[in-house]
Amino acid sequence: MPLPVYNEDEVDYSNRLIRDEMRYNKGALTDEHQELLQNLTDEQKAVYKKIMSAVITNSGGFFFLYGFGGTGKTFIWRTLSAAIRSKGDIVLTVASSGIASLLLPGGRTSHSRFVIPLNINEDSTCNIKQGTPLANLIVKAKLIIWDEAPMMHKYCFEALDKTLRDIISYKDASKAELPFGGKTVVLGGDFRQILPVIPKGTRQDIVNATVNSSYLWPQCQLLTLTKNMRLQSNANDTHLEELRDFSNWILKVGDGSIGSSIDGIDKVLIPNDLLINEYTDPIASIVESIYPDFITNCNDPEYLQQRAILAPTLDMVESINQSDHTYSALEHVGVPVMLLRNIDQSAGLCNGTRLIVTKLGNQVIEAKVLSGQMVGRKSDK
Ligand SMILES: Nc1ncnc2c1ncn2[C@@H]1O[C@H](COP(=O)(O)OP(=O)(O)OP(=O)(O)O)[C@@H](O)[C@H]1O
Repeated sequence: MPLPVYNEDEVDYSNRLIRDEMRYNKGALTDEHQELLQNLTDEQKAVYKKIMSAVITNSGGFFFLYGFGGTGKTFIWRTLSAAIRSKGDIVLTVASSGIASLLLPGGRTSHSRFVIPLNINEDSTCNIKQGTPLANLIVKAKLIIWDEAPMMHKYCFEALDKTLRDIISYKDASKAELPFGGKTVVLGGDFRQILPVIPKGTRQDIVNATVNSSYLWPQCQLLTLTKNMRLQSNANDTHLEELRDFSNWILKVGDGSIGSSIDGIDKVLIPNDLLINEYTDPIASIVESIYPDFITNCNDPEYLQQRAILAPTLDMVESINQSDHTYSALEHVGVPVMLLRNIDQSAGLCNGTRLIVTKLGNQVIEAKVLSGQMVGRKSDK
């Protein structure tokens, strides 16, 4: 069969990776872009314009979009992606974790998209060779968006930097000296949230592993968002005042501006309304207070979506799971579980996805995705 002839002469349609990235519905994205753009706040618009101008002029640039949870980072990623894809150009959207990548349009994990080695060190590069389909896709991309960047080791960004310089300078040697080979790269996230995990690492080791300790950081332009849009979009919530107080308090904890530090140990006073003051068995009372009437409600997806118990270590999770209360519930189908492996990202099955067990077989567990779950935290609800 003769190959179809396309007008856009530059596009390499024999490259499946490029073809997949060009398969977006441009008309629908143009409409979406218009709507998102209209809704951007002034500070969001300033960020959008700055990044788009680097993309449009092809001048490249390394940016970090810094904003606490709910300031609209994901909203900006959506606007940027729609702007670029509606013109038939390519934007690669990645996130450090599978669950965060589900929130990005066309999102993938950074490790899978850029073939970042699992055991990474100072000299690592991504496993991408010059001239391969993946290299050509990356060369062609107008923008790389990398969300939840603070939780990744700086070596991951450095590996991508070295690789981009390599594959881009293959065609244009002058780019070898520029960060990320002159590509426009935007990282996003909040340093108050999760930082890289360094087993048995000290505070210094962790700080030293973050992207702002990288050789790349001095070249990074910091963009900031400061307004909590999640509170705005929940304006009719009857608990708005409570939400606002909680949001302010948690920000202060993150900024280290409340509490006291004695011998390097920080102590923060937890407000009384967040505490469970009366209990005999602490774990049972946390379970009872978060999951009241669990047995009656355990088949109600909304009830399960709206609550979770977070624990700082796996040992703690183990002891909560061992508690009589949850254990007796395990005999019932309907128990909520969380996947710990990236199984099939396109189906939303990745590390962190929550599901409800619907059937327990001898070899097979059947379960239904609790859609809107951790993701629900970010949805408009
Ligand atoms: N300009 C806007 N107009 C209307 N709604 C907005 C706007 N910006 C953000 N939102 C809404 O506010 C909520 C929070 O925004 P978003 O999820 O983009 O924040 P985020 O910074 O990515 O948060 P997180 O760090 O928790 O991922 C979402 O429901 C989003 O749709």
